[in-house]
Amino acid sequence: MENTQLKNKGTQQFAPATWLNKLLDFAQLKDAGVAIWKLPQDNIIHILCDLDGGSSIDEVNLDDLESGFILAPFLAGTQQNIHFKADIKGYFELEKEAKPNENVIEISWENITEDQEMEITQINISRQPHLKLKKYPQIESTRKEDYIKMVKEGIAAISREELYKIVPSKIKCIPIKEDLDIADAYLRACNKYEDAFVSLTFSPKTGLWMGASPETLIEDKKNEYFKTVALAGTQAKDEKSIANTAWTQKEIEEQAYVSRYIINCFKKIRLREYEEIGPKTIQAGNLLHLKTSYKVDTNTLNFPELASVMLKLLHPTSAVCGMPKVISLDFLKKHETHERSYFSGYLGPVHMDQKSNIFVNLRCCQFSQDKAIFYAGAGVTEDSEPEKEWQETEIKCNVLANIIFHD
Ligand SMILES: C=C(O[C@@H]1C=C(C(=O)O)C=C[C@H]1O)C(=O)O
Repeated sequence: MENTQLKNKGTQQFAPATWLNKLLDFAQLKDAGVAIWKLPQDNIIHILCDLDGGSSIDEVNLDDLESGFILAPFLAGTQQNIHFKADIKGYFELEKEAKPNENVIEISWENITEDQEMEITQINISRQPHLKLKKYPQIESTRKEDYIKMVKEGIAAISREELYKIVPSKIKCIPIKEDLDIADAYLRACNKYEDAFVSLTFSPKTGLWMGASPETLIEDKKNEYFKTVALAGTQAKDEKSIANTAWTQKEIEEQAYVSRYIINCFKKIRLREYEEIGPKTIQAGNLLHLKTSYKVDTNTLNFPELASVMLKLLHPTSAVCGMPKVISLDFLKKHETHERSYFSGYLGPVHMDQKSNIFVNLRCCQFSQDKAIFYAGAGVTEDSEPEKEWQETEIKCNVLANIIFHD
């Protein structure tokens, strides 16, 4: 007889990377969906598995979603919005500086049957490649000259006053070896990017994605607060302290467009009571950005659907799309030759312990059978220098590429 007894204390011990690789294999074997994530400034790795592979949602209404994990593309219609419910749920603590393949751990299961745990633990991950991913032969790296041309066309459209800002993106493909240890790379990214939302998601519908995002789209704690941020402007971190970082007019303006966009979203719903902090310089890996934070006290505000409404209004923000939104989307549809897929979409846990933490899917890559596909964009304004924007996208791709291929 099937043993469906629920358990909450793990009995099996493996190294953290082994656990995660087994989980990915389990998900693939079962056509299930799995989301693994770590919140900024936290060392808890959360695990969630939807045994039905996640459900497609035409339109995301945050309020209607059950507790789980959401994954949405940049453009609705190109890929599906996918929601994972929490059939299996657990977590473990990532020890600082611990090697992902050493020091065995137990997983603290919140929701799993003994059979399921047994099945996961018995998976043999030694065969290579242990994951069978799709090949995407049609996806190729964006050529530098094509990206530069697109940036120049953006600048020209801004000079003609059709746009204020545009965020052209590119893709960069790097071949991967069959024996690449994806969970090990993921856990090293978790260790390195303490301030990021570091995620690893897999489902038959979405494929395998990894990300280390610095950008909150929505943080919502029921009846307490709602938060969002305007993040833009990028420079490489050098030896100067953050307090001594200087920003050019171009970067200040670029970020101010995002702030203005968020304030306009608040205006649309006649929300006047919000706290605005910044812009401040923040560090995201080896990069610095300008960030303004917005916080609404939802304890006193009688507006329970605020997060749901704001999610629809905000995405995609002018941090990843441009300003004005509709004209920018047209520009990107016309000039970008690749699909953004889930890059610059959003993802994160929803309604978990009364909280939703949704992030913009940045500094991310998708894995295919033979290559990792990195995505990055850069905010272009009238004063942009195309070569510098290209360099910025290179550095952004390297946030994960350096971890996956070097460290
Ligand atoms: C588009 C990306 O990042 C966004 C664009 C930024 C910019 O243009 O300076 C900075 C942070 C993000 O809001 C990306 O990482 O690919």
